[in-house]
Amino acid sequence: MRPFDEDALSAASGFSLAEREAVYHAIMTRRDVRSQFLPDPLPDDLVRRLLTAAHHAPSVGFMQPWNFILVKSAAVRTRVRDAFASANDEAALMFAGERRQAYRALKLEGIVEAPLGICVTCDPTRSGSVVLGRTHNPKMDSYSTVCAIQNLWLAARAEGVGIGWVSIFREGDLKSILGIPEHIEVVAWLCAGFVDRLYDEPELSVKGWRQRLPLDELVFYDGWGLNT
Ligand SMILES: Cc1cc2c(cc1C)N(C[C@H](O)[C@H](O)[C@H](O)COP(=O)(O)O)c1[nH]c(=O)[nH]c(=O)c1N2
Repeated sequence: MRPFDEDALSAASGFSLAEREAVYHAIMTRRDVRSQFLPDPLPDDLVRRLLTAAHHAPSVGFMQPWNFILVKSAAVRTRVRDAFASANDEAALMFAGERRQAYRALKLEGIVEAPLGICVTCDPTRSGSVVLGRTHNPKMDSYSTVCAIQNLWLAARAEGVGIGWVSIFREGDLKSILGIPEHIEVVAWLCAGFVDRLYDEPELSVKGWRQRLPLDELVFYDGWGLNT
């Protein structure tokens, strides 16, 4: 039987109540950051801690398919921002009417404002062509890379560092700007920098774009939709 009283739970998990609360605090207050970045550079040892958190993520077959390209150069970040702007113009046209105007009003990146860009990539060849756990679903290496990003994002939250994930790019543009080989997948451009405030709720929710769904509508028991 699993223990349920507080002391037994702490003993079993190795986490004190305060430590458990800290984990949930980081999860619940993590935000995607676009416009609140401070210009101060991130210390190298702090960046190293964030990358170490990322590097301890789970990965299919322990493949560790990720690479991290650290971009401090303002000139390179300006080129990346221009690639975003071009893709974003295309993206805006995919929404109709008032939705397009609402889309245009959103700020969806902080590429130049954030002092550090982190391009996270996935190398599908990292551990040979046959990978334990990836044999029937080749996307598993990308999923693993996303786990690394989430680790980094949560560690950053605890360090007072804001992260903004930008995905509005043509992949070829990023590859060409950063010299990324053809067989490598670009998974994310992360804007990273200190922040002194964060939204309490997702910015897209605050700005009326889309609201959080009720969890109970998303959970099924013993099969798709059987509890409705
Ligand atoms: C894969 C992926 C890709 C993107 C994002 C996230 C993820 C997971 N998000 C951030 C996204 O909008 C945000 O996570 C949600 O709106 C929820 O807000 P919080 O992250 O809780 O603040 C995001 N935000 C943005 O402004 N521009 C973007 O291009 C993207 N791209």
